[in-house]
Amino acid sequence: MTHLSIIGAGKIGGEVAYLSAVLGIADKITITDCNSSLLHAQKLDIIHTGLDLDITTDLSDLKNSDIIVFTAGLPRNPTVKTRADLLNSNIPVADEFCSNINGFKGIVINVTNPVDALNYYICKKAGLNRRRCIGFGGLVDLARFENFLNIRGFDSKGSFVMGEHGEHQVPVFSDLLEKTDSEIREEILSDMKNASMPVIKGKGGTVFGPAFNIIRLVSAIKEDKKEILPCSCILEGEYGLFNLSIGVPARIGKEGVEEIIEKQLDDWELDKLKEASVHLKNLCRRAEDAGGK
Ligand SMILES: NC(=O)c1ccc[n+]([C@@H]2O[C@H](COP(=O)([O-])OP(=O)(O)OC[C@H]3O[C@@H](n4cnc5c(N)ncnc54)[C@H](O)[C@@H]3O)[C@@H](O)[C@H]2O)c1
Ligand SMILES: O=C(O)C[C@H](O)C(=O)O
Repeated sequence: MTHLSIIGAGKIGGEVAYLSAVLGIADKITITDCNSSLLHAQKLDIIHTGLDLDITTDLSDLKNSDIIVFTAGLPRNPTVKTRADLLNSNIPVADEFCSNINGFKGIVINVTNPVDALNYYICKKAGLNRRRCIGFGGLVDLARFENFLNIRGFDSKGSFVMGEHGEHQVPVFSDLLEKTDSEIREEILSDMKNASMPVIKGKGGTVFGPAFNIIRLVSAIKEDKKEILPCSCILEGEYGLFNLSIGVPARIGKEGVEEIIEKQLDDWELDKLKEASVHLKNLCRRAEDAGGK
């Protein structure tokens, strides 16, 4: 029996709720949103699939969920340059969420941007175990990385993505079969940073790529797969880093982040990881200051 809750019934939350229903990921689904007419419409639309599902919109059900996917808050539009620019808008949304999950013992997957800083913020504010707080973004970054490698004729086997789900992504090239120089690495990194904007411009937001990969993450937890996936995790000394959430390889199972793998990186990757960690430490401090904690 898996009870999945989805906070935010907008583009990404709605798609995750729909996919969870049709793929049979959860026996019970709770969806919530401050926009009650949207919430009602999303619930009805899922009921109209005809699937035999227990679906609720009751906030008091959140605490009893096994997994909560947090997707509420403002998304980027073409005038918002970076995901980090959403921090101040989405802190109050995260605060409201935390106040609704007092005593929650399950796993939170944070999707709302900026993913890394809000994962850290929600974990601290709600007093959760760091192993039960996962920032989502690395899986869709990895799918984009693989695509940019493939269209250039590289075999993407061995590819991975670390760092920020944002401007400071760290694509890991050193495990690829072929060698890559810094020129091609920078070119691919630049493509990765810009990958979502044509989707946002063309259809108002990214949906299929992230939603499919959120379902992969939820399945890894539900089925205790122990898969190593790129996830934003709160570090306490791994990679020599503290007091931040950042994308790393994480073994994901029914307890959440069951292990953080310390990958061997080359000098280019280590430099990028250092830049990402400086940026994210700063963003996590800004989140704490903005939230008054
Ligand atoms: N990590 C990723 O890979 C990824 C992918 C896509 C979107 N996102 C992020 O997810 C978030 C949502 O994106 P979207 O495209 O679904 O946006 P959206 O505007 O379609 O949906 C957001 C929903 O949140 C609701 N909401 C706002 N404040 C709320 C509150 N206080 N309580 C409850 N509900 C509230 C809104 O009513 C809206 O329905 C954004 O921050 C976006 O940047 C992240
Ligand atoms: O790019 C965005 O703002 C949305 C999301 O983080 C994505 O990568 O698809």
